[in-house]
Amino acid sequence: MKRTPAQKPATPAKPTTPAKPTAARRPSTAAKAAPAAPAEAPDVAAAGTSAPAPARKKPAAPRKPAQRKPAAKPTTAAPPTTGTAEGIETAVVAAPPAPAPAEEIVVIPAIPAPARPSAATPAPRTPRVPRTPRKPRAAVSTPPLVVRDIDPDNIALSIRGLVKKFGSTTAVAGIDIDVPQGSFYGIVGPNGAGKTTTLSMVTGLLRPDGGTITVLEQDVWRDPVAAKRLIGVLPDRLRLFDRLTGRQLLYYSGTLRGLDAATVAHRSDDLASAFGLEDALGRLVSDYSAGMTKKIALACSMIHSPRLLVLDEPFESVDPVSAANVVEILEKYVAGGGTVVLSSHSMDMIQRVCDRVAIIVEGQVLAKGTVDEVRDGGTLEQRFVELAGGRKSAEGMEWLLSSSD
Ligand SMILES: Nc1ncnc2c1ncn2[C@@H]1O[C@H](COP(=O)(O)OP(=O)(O)OP(=O)(O)O)[C@@H](O)[C@H]1O
Repeated sequence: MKRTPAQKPATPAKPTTPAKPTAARRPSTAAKAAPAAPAEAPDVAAAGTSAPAPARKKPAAPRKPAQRKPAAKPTTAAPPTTGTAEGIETAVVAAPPAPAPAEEIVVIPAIPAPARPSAATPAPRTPRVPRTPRKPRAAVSTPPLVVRDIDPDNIALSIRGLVKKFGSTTAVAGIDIDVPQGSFYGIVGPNGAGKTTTLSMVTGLLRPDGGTITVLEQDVWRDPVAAKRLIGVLPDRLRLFDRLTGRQLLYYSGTLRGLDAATVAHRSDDLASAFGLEDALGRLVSDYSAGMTKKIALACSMIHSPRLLVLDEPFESVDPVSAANVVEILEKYVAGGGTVVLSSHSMDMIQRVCDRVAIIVEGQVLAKGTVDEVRDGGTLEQRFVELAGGRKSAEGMEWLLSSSD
């Protein structure tokens, strides 16, 4: 390439002679003039602002992308990613730390051009960017709706094309969800998204306008009796026979499910102990607190050892210690082959507890998959807020700050 006078280095530098950096040094020629010494590469990367090694004093000039040489060194290419959050983590963890071959130095600093030091000011060198291999861009792009294949022979709950309208309101607008057996599946969505309507149809409490629901190969609406035997339900806005004591309510739930009295008594004791309700079993449920009511209802939903538990807001009103107990019980249940589908507004809880999640907005599933796939490297809450349309502004509420006296 023809070199113009302006491109020549101000000071002819010998490549092998150490020299202090100067403000007048023209970075654009450095890369070509001086092959860097491999042994010094780690020092620069680690020290950041310390005196640079002689052969690499000149920062690589801002280059056009076409001038980079990423393909020239196949052994330094970033590892392939899967396009999932796990893939990203793998790429970061597996990325080789320094030392990197010195030739990479001319490739890596693809950062905006540093401000030119003025001739009057002795310019401190701009700290180098740590020489971490760049992540492939594709790995951080917005993911598509995640639908990872699930083994069709291992599905506890299959929802297909589910639709429900209330007058002119479409509460559920064509939902497809597959819940694998032995999974902890979270359903999240903003208020009015259609979660309760969906779960009510799944458990045979509300007839769908369209679509099918299959629980372990039993069609919920063609053969509701067979399907309901397999399901335990904690409904929203639950109405219990609260003039019964806790023990009576458990007895009623167990015998309604066909259990004999001895089995019900035995399981009632176990459940009361697990939920911390031993002392409350003799009291009327109407006298229970909201959290205790939730727990006795949860116990009732489990007494017949269902294969699928469908829980609408199981942690609502439940204190943190009791919630941890409930989680432990559910985790044991899942470890034993049971399947849990729950709705919750606690993103933190869902992220910690569930292995899969679906985000429903306006009656449609906007994302589903493993929790890691859906959250895509951020938190589930961030993903939820993003898909739910972001947060609402409090603008226009200034009147709230002024007294109306
Ligand atoms: N029985 C009903 N009659 C009329 N509209 C209903 C009925 N039940 C639900 N809806 C409407 O259907 C939509 C979905 O309600 P749903 O209760 O399923 O939402 P959700 O996701 O469970 O909300 P939340 O998180 O507030 O509990 C809402 O617009 C609601 O007003």
